Amino acid sequence: MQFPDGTQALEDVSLTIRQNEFVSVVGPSGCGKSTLLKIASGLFPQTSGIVKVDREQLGYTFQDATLMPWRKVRGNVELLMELRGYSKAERKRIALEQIKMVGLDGFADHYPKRLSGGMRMRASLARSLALKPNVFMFDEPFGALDEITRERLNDELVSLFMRNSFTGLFITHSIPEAVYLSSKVVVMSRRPGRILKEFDIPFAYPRDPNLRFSAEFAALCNEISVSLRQAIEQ
Ligand SMILES: Nc1ncnc2c1ncn2[C@@H]1O[C@H](COP(=O)(O)OP(=O)(O)OP(=O)(O)O)[C@@H](O)[C@H]1O
Repeated sequence: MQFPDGTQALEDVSLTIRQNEFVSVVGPSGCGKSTLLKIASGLFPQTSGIVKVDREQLGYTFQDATLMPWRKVRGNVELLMELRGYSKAERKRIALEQIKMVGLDGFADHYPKRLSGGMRMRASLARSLALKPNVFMFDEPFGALDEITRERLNDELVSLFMRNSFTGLFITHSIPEAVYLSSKVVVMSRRPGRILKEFDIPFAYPRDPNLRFSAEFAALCNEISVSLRQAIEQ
């Protein structure tokens, strides 16, 4: 991927994600992770190479929750369904179902400004989940949250992944988050981003929250951290 100003963002990236895999990408700041996600989701086209993604039912969450402040939670969750022409009754039914699923029961009639950052992100997840995505892309959705809220949302995302069975592509700066969520973690090089290394994550789903305190988890995080440090220093 080369931007019009000549910035070479990605080079020789080769990545295969199978159905129902959950793949996280970590890499130095500015290495091209968001660019990779935007190309994969079709937000903009690559300048060379081939990208094949089943985008028929694509979910996407951004770094911030991107809710409309003048719409209540339910109105926000209904937004994408509205754009797709779902009937009013169907929108309402699905929105209330998803609001419950992400743990926002009782907040359907609240405006975003009355929600915490974690709750806003849950509403944003509910909005994407309403379309039943079979491919779901996440651009560092929990980066701005405190550690405890982030871990809780990671637990919830794993259970959403179990219940909804989508294919996930997740960008993060947090190695523990990547390992906890994923079946595979990919380390990218500095810009122009290349895939330096892929790590298969051997832990079974659903993930036990205590996994985070196990020696195996720590050892794997450490291995990925060494690889990331090499990527930064290269
Ligand atoms: N529209 C654009 N035009 C020119 N350069 C761009 C454009 N968008 C991104 N870039 C550059 O491409 C590179 C990759 O950006 P990208 O946002 O994909 O990195 P990232 O790995 O997601 O960064 P971070 O971890 O800091 O979020 C950066 O050097 C960025 O400045």
